Amino acid sequence: MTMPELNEIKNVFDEADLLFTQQQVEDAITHMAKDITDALSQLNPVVFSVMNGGLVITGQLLTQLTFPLQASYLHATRYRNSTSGHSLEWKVPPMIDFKNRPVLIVDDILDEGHTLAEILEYCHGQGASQVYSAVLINKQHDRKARPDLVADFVGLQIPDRYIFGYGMDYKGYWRNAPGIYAVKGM
Ligand SMILES: O=P(O)(O)OC[C@H]1O[C@H](OP(=O)(O)OP(=O)(O)O)[C@H](O)[C@@H]1O
Ligand SMILES: Nc1nc2[nH]cnc2c(=O)[nH]1
Repeated sequence: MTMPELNEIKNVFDEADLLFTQQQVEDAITHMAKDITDALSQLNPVVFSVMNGGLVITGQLLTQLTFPLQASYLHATRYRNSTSGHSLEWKVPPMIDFKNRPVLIVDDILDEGHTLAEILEYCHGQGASQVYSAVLINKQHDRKARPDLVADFVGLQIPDRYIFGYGMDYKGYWRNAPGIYAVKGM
């Protein structure tokens, strides 16, 4: 990346609106961990992080889930092509067999929900006994893939803005930002 582009990346951080501080996000993750523990601690689940965005939230959740589980990842990325509709590219399918076992899918954000809907459907189709979902962020708008699509465990609600931080990127950058930031003007 050339210097002017890197300057843009730095400016986006400098000008962004901080929606939630690191402390607020950590409190939300702790709250999610308690709810997940209440629901799943006796069930021997398989926990899949959805790469790339799920990396940070999953890492922070896992050490607060002190019960037997197996942790792994899957990599699914949604094409953002305005003419061909919504489709998901599976880069790495789940590599732990979860037939007849409960699954927990962990992702950073539920926006329109096409990503999560397809992953949940896949897990049901592959024979999971139950499929749970956890997202750090739910974006509030009326464009959900299905009107009834909600995650079982949600950390924080945000308005309809483009955000980065805690795993979420701006042009591939700022997944490492220590809070939830909204891009100025988006
Ligand atoms: O609810 P949706 O509108 O389907 O969008 C949510 C998905 O979009 C992002 O992934 P993306 O495909 O950008 O890949 P990334 O995880 O590598 O950032 C995010 O991590 C979610 O998985
Ligand atoms: N970084 C980022 N990724 C997303 N994927 C879907 N919505 C968003 C968003 O607001 N920010």
